[in-house]
Amino acid sequence: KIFKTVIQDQEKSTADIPPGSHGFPVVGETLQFMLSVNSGKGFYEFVRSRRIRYGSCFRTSLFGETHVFLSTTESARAVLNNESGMFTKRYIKSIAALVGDRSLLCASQHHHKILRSRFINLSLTRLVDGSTVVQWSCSQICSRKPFSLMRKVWPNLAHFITFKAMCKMLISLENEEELGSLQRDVGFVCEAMLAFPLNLPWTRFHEGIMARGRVMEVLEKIIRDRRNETNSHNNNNHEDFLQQLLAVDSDDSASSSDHYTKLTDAEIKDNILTMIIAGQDTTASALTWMVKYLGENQKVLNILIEEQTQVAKQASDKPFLELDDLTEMTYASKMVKESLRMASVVPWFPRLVLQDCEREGYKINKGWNINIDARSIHLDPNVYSEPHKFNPSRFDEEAKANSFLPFGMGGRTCLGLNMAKAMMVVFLHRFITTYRWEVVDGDPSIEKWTLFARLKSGYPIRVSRRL
Ligand code: HEM
Repeated sequence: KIFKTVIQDQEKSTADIPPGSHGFPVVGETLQFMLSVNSGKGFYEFVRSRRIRYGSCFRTSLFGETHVFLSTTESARAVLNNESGMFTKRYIKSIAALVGDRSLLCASQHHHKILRSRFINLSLTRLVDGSTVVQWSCSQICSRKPFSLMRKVWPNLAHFITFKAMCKMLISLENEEELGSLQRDVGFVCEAMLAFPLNLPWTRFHEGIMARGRVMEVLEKIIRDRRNETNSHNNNNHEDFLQQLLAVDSDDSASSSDHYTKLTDAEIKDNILTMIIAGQDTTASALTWMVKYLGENQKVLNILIEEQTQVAKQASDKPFLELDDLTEMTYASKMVKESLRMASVVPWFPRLVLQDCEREGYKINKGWNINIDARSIHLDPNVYSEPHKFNPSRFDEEAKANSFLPFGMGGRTCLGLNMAKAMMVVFLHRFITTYRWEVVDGDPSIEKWTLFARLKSGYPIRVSRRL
């Protein structure tokens, strides 16, 4: 009888919470998750297999916490727009130690709003300069050996191009040596974000903390030099993101306004590091997937070659494309959108639940983590017809509401989305109009232990100049 009561109680208490498995005591399903992270199918496989087994809402237990995954457009709208105020980003102490606790990734809701209002113009800042760097870097791809040079899209093309372009747009850093050491240090910080947060001299986490210190020193020096330049009226006309922040802070009319809070140097430094981290691997992964999709879809490539050759002709009297030229690239921008949909570089968006609530008919408890599974929405046949077919023309029509989420949605939408799209479309133009390429290794295995899904092989291609 006691046994029957226990079973009934369990049934009663689990009837209204999402289906799924708690896994083993204490560790939950952490081991299965780690196996996915460490497999050639990538960490999303853990979510995908459960989405198939349990449906559009399921729960699991990872690292001692309950996680719920949701994959309907309605849940995406409710959670990401957060009109109810019931969801927030979780503060993770080890991430704050790496990106800085003034970073908008770690700020309280109130502080985040203030920071975001100051950074929102980022999307409009010096895109032209960034695009120029992308174009210049692309033209260097095989400048030394014009015929059949083997290159890995990741990191040779994608990583270096995006890093350079972002450093130009954010802080006007162009010196190759300084760029190289900054990129190495940012790499250590990114690796530490995935490591166990143990700060002892031989750990990866410690290496990341030390690298963060060096990045802060570089940024401090750049800010100091800028201020000295301004004070000595030796202004070098920097038109980057940093200059924009410093200029507004020294503008008396802006800083005397009621709603204005001057940014501290710590806020500026932490958030420039945040931008680089948030923008680098995401954009470079997206570029790599885009080259892969291009290689697999000859028809799409032919249409693009036609459009881009036309754009190149129209812009032939200019050294570099300008923003006006980008608006002519209608098929290329659909190509970028379709690549972002198919790749879903950031596959899900986590939030912390602040109040007990209900979603998709299930009870969600305060303190749980709720994850919007964007990848699943992007590949849902009820949302996108033939979702596994690569078809840029599907964007001839507007996507359904709340269904196109590569950059998230709501108050946490990606701050670099215009920058990322510009880098992708400009890369596409230069790459297609300047080079031919053939794929050397098309292995679809996913790299282990990365924050964003990318190809293990780095997608090596043999590049030669178009005649
Ligand atoms: C293809 C490239 C990119 C993709 C796919 C991407 C994707 C995303 C997504 C999905 C989010 C929201 C995550 C969430 O809601 O939890 C996000 C946030 C963010 N992204 Fe991007 N991103 C890209 C490029 C960039 C670039 C180039 C920058 C900066 C230069 C950048 C800066 C940021 C920042 C600062 C946030 C945090 C915004 C906040 O919390 O308010 N991203 N990104």
